[in-house]
Amino acid sequence: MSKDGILFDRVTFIGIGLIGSSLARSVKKTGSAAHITVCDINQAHRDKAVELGFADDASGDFIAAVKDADLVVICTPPGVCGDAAAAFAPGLKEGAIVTDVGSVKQSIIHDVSQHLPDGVHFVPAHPIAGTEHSGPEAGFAELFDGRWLILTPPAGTDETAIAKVRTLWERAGSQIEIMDAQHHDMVLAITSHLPHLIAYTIVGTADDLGEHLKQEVIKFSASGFRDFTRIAASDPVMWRDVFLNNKEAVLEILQRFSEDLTFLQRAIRWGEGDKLEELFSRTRKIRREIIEAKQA
Ligand SMILES: NC(=O)c1ccc[n+]([C@@H]2O[C@H](COP(=O)([O-])OP(=O)(O)OC[C@H]3O[C@@H](n4cnc5c(N)ncnc54)[C@H](O)[C@@H]3O)[C@@H](O)[C@H]2O)c1
Ligand SMILES: O=C(O)C(=O)C[C@]1(C(=O)O)C=C[C@H](O)C=C1
Repeated sequence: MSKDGILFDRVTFIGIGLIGSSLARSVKKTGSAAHITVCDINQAHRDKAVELGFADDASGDFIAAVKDADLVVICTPPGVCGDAAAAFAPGLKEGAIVTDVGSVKQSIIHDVSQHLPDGVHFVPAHPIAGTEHSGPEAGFAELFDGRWLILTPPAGTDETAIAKVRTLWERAGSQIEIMDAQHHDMVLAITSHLPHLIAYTIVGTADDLGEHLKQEVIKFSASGFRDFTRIAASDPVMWRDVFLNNKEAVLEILQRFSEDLTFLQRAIRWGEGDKLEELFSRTRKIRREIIEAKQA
């Protein structure tokens, strides 16, 4: 498939926040679409997308927004992808490709697929890149450069549709991996969802401390805590939806985590320094491996 030039005549983004606007900027920059339309329930976001120049037009009408679209990219919070699909599905043309960027895959596949008419191809996707910021002004075209993009197409998904979505992301600089949706949800539960839950917990614990101590937590914030506050500043709606929609995998990983935490608690209580040192050496090695894989 061609690595430059127009890949889709018309692309429509449903939801134009951090991820939607980053991909729209990349699509504009690489010339992958002749025309970009955005649809968002927030009028200020629609206006901003046109003002910033990565959208050619904007609409609050879901059906009108996808009319003649060759590709529709759902970039809403995970919990409303199905509602959005229900709203735009009647406007889709035969042969259109629908994709998404949601952080959970099984629930979105379930919620979206049921609304799509025959003859429309759904290629679920998830970029492993983001920030703690939200909205169309927070996006940037380079966000996906050198990052992984996971595709989770159900068995039988049209191969040409998969290849076109793959090319779109390759042009954004992503490396592509194809994975089963259930496996995706388990892997992301450990690499992304649990870290966010831990960050929310730590910062919440600090916040629950008395007012006096809280001031000191902010004043003397050490870099470890500071790093957690960045993650804990992530979008509350998106992350509420992630935990509610990847419940099983998150609860399973959380159980394993609590057991490991209890192990550390015991090691500290009984002065078992060898156990602490052995674990901390293993985890330091993982950090080095992530740096070597250029994912730090
Ligand atoms: N933030 C990240 O780090 C990150 C990384 C990878 C994937 N994702 C996924 O990307 C998706 C979008 O996240 P984001 O960070 O861009 O969020 P965001 O809050 O920046 O943007 C979401 C946009 O969707 C709009 N919206 C909300 N409900 C809508 C609806 N029913 N119909 C149309 N528009 C609606 C909002 O107005 C907003 O403009 C989520 O599914 C998330 O799981 C996020
Ligand atoms: O860098 C960040 O701020 C992120 O949290 C990005 C991050 C993650 O790495 O966990 C968050 C959610 C995703 O779906 C993908 C990426």
